[in-house]
This record gives sequence, C-alpha cells and structure tokens, in this order.
Amino acid sequence: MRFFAIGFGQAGSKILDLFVDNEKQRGAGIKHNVLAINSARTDLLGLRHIDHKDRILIGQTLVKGHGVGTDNKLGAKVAQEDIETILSAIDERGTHDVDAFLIIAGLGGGTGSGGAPVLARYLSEMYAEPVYAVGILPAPEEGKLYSLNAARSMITLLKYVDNLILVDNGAWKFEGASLKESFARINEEIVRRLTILARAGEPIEEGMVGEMVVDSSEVINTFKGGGISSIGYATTTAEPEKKKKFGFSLFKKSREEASFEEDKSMKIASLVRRAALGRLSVPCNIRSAERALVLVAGPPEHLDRKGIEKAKLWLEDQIAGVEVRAGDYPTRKTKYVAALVVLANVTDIPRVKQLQKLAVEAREEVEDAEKIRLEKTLELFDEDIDPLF
Ligand SMILES: Nc1nc2c(ncn2[C@@H]2O[C@H](COP(=O)(O)OP(=O)(O)OP(=O)(O)O)[C@@H](O)[C@H]2O)c(=O)[nH]1
Repeated sequence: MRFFAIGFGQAGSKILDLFVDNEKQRGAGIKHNVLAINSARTDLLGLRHIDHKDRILIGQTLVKGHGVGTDNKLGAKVAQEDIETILSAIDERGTHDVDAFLIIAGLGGGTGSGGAPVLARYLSEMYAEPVYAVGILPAPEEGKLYSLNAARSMITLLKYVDNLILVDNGAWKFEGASLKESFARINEEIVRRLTILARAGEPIEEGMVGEMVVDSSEVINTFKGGGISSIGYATTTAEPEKKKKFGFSLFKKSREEASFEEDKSMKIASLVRRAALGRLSVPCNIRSAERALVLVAGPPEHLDRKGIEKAKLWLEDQIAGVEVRAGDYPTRKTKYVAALVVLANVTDIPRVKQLQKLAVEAREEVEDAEKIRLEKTLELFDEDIDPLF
C-alpha cells in the first residue's frame, strides 16, 4: 500500500518523520511520497529524517514562520492561501503509483487542525485515490480550546476524507509520565500500526510466501464510507521453534504434530483477540464497527492460516457488520509476531461525544467572555467625553 503521506503541523510532521525513519531502518523498499507542512519554521527544522526538499513552510506572509498559535481558523486560512504551493509540490512528486493519501495531524492545535481539512478537500476533489486522515485528539488536560479546535477540525475533515483514523492522546498517555513525555512513545505506537498497514499488497521478501494475501484494494474497501476508524495492535515474541520430538510411532508423531499446529493457530487467534480488545487507537465499542481488517506479520513459521481464519470468524461475531478481511505478511526482519486490527466506521466513540460537549462549552464561554468584556469596557468609559475623531 503506497501512501502519499503528508504530515501537517508539528505533531503530524513528527509522526511522519518517525515513519520515514522506520521504513528506512527496515529496508522496506516501499516507495512512499512524503511532505511535511508547517507554518512554524523551527518545527520544520527539527525534523531529522524527511529530506529538506520535502518540507514546506506555509503562511509566511501571515505568520512569518512563527506558527498560528493554536488558532485553527488561522491555520485553515494559511493553508488556503498557500494551497497552490502545496498542490504543486504533490503534483511534482507524482501520484501515479500512489494507492492513497494519508494526512497526519494533531487536531487540537492550529496549523494541522485547520490545514488538514483544507488539504483533504482539495485532494478529494482532484484525485481519484482515497484520502485518509490520521487525527490526533488532544488529551482532556490540554483544555477546552484544544477540544474546540479538535471538534471543529473533525467535523470538517469528515466531509472530505474517505476515512478518519483517530488516535486519542488522552487514552494513550503512559502512566507516571506527562503528556509531553508520552509523545515519543505514542508516536512509536502510531507508526507501528501505519507500518503494518503499508505492508498490505506490497511484494514480500524473497523466498517468503504469504498464505493469505491482503491487497491494498482490500484495505481501501475496508476503509470506504467516510467514517471514523480505530486501530488495535498486539505483539508477541516469536519464540524459536522447539525441535519437534515426535516420538517413534507414526501415529504418535502425527498426533503431536497436530497438537503443535493447533497450538500455533490458537496463539494467532488469541493475538488477534488481544489486538481487538486491548488498547485501541481511540477507545470505542467494537460492536459498533461496520467492517474489520486483520493483518498478521511475523516470521513465516509462526504464521498460521487456521489461526487467522479462527480470528476472522470471531471478529465477524463481534462487529456490527459482516465484512472482515484478513491476511498475513511473512517477514524475517523481526523477532515478533504482530497483529493489527482495523475497526472501520465505528459509531460508538465516547471520547468524540465528550469532545463535542467540551467544545460547545468552550464556544459558549468564549462568546460570554467577549460579551462581558465589551460591556465592562464600555462601563469604564461611561462619562460624557467625546473621542478625538
Ligand atoms: N501524539 C502526539 N501528539 C502531539 C505531539 N505534538 C503535539 N501533539 C498534540 O497535538 C496538538 C497540538 O498540535 P500541534 O501539531 O503541536 O500544533 P500545530 O498543528 O503545529 O499548530 P500550531 O502550533 O498551533 O501552529 C495537541 O493536542 C498536542 O497534544 C506529538 O509528538 N505526538
């Protein structure tokens, strides 16, 4: 699955930077196109792995390289003003072998939160390829302004994207660590999921045979519909296969072998269950998902078709719809077996409801404060003095 991946704003660019590094380290050989876009010059300079030619500073006339200061209306304006520059950069890099666009942004800030929906709108109008967004939700302790930004951005994004994959910073904060301290680890978790998703439909390593191949078109079919998705992930170490000591008699050997195979398939099925029921990118009710996709990656001797089929049947029972796609990706470049579960088009997401409530409160407080400020300022000058002009 080849992405044209765009990191918008600080959070989005940092996550993309890590994704680029990860792909290089693994020698994945999948050619993604990437762009980091920001209105803050220093944030762009801080990136380490994205080529300088793939970094775009926007809004120089309006904010002079200093960012939009958590004002996502200004973020949208800045993106709109420089949309030609962004679209030309995308066009120059080419889109003919791209399977989907992926815009990554923190929804609580200004540049990414305001700019991502503007870009999504243009891309969806101009290109046939699906447009996905990875939206990072602010943690509750970041305050109501962040909630208002995220709620506004989400509702606009949903008008233009083919799917919005949410990540909840609040749910992912690591115990004992501050939110800022947790960022690096949260970003790693996001990148792990994106990396596996990117493996779908790509040529596997030489000499490896995937038993159940998931093509990029199956990912696209899972995500279609323009809803919100949550992604689960679980890993287990791929223990070296114990030398099979299968006794003397032929009968005994086949029984032990069967139980060994059974064990392997149970492990895969339970790994997938852990991914679906464990920490999701945004906590949601699995029973409200319309579709699901399972991808299992790991050393080939640890993958198991029966296990994946079992997991698939189990997921069919769990979700609201009936469409569950599943496949594997054998690789020797890891000591782990990893399972990714996409819960597509989920509708029961308490955090989204809560964010909207906070956003409405924030909007009302802003409006009230403005009204009071105007009244009080007028009261300050209620003596009968004429202005100069
Ligand atoms: N997961 C994660 N979230 C981040 C990171 N950096 C910032 N955030 C979150 O993203 C939101 C702020 O978005 P940013 O990307 O920093 O802001 P921006 O788009 O650059 O916009 P301005 O700074 O206002 O110009 C907040 O909710 C932060 O919690 C990061 O590295 N990882």
